[in-house]
Parts: sequence; C-alpha cells; structure tokens
Amino acid sequence: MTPALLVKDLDYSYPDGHRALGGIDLRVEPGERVAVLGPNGAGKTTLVLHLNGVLSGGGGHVEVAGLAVRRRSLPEIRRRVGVVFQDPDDQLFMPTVAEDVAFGPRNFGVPEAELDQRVARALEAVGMAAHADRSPMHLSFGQRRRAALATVLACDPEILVLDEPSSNLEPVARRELAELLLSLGRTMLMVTHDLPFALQLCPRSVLVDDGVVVADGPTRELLADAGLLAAHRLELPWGFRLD
Ligand SMILES: Nc1ncnc2c1ncn2[C@@H]1O[C@H](COP(=O)(O)OP(=O)(O)OP(=O)(O)O)[C@@H](O)[C@H]1O
Repeated sequence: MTPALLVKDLDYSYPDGHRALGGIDLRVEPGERVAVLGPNGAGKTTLVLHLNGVLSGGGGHVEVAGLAVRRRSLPEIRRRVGVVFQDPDDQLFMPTVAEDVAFGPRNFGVPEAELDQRVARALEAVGMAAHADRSPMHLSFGQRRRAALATVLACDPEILVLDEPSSNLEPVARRELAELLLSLGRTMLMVTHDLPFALQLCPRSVLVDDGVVVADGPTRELLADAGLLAAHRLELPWGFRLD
C-alpha cells in the first residue's frame, strides 16, 4: 500500500547552521492517526514544515501519498495535505474570517456556488459560525486557532497535519476539537505536548528528540514507560491515570 506520509533519513539545518533534524524516518499508512511527541526544540515543527514543502533543501526524502515533495509537485501536495500551523496568524490574512476560510478552496478551483456552503460547514464544525464576518485580527487566540483549522478543513485534504492543535483551547473547545478530529476519519499527524489528547486521538505515537525518532509505537505503551518519558522531558498531567 502506498503510505500517506513517507519520510526517509530527513536531515535539515537552518540557515544559521543549527541542525534541527538529524535523520528522521517515519512512515504513516492511510487512515492512521499518529501523534508526534517530544520536548521543546526537538524538531517536531521542522518536520511538519517539510510535509508540505514550506521547508526543503536538506538531505533525505519526503513523500505524500506517493508523491515526492518537490517544488513542481507543491500545488498537488498542498491539495492533499492540509497543515494547521502552530501559530494561527501564519494562516489568517484576509479582512474577514469567512474570506480566509474561502481562500484555500477558491484557489483549488471549488466553484463559487459551492464556496459559501463549504465555508459555512467548516466554520460550523469548529464552532466559529457566529464570527464569520469578523476580522481575524479582532479574535482571541483560541478563536484564531479554530478559524485557522477551518481554513484547512474547508479544503477537504485527505491528510491532516496539526501542530499543537489543542494548545490555548478552553476545556470544552478542546473536547469538541477531539470529537471533530475523530469524526473526520482522515489520516492525521499531530504534534502535541498534550499527552492525554494524544492518547485519546492517536493509537500510535512517535517520540522525537534532538532531531531523530527515539521511540515509535502504541501511544499507551509509550506513555506507560515512565523512564522513556522522563528521559525526554515528557510528563503526564498530575493525577492522570492511563487505565
Ligand atoms: N528559523 C530557525 N532558525 C534557526 N534555528 C531554528 C529555527 N527554527 C527552529 N530552530 C531550531 O531548530 C530546533 C528545532 O525546532 P522546532 O521548532 O522544530 O522544535 P519543536 O520540537 O517544534 O519545539 P516546540 O515543542 O518548542 O514547538 C530548535 O533547536 C530550534 O531552536
């Protein structure tokens, strides 16, 4: 079966010479939901930015749905993989939320007659329908995160990549987000520091530290390994029980 995501020996140093990835290997099958765990500075965001070609030029190989991530394949890659960035302000730049959500599907050629419905559905899904005509600049951070997710959902990508989707969300919004993501039935790769969220959503986790994969397996098994968590500065919330 063609993997949804294939990363082979990915190596990347930023222009200042800092080596962020030192040979990452990762294979995600269609339909899998995989969490990427790891301490601050481990290289998780750097990895994510390679999956839709925002970063490139290092060593190794990245494929999305069998298609190598290269400059000429980027339009097709970005149609297939939707990335929700850590900072929603990287994703919101139009005068209103609705225009931001319409931007992606319009670019991908969705007919105007279908656009309003797509936008409404995406905003409804993230609980932001009431804010459609507001300026993204006037939204709270948690609202901007939800609007940014709507911009990606509206494009209906077959693979979703989310960088810390649950951060800064109130508990109800976090639960609703978990329910929404589970209901989508998409292949998902999710960077998160929220270990209970990873456990709830992702049967499999990959632990990245210092630019390499140090563990890969069932989320429950990784989280039950106290020594592994401690060695990589990960910690379950106080009082959280795995059973
Ligand atoms: N633009 C940049 N220029 C130079 N170094 C960078 C740049 N962006 C990130 N880095 C470095 O690359 C390494 C990996 O960063 P990255 O953002 O991928 O980590 P992360 O695992 O996503 O961390 P966090 O959990 O804090 O978001 C870090 O040491 C970071 O300091």
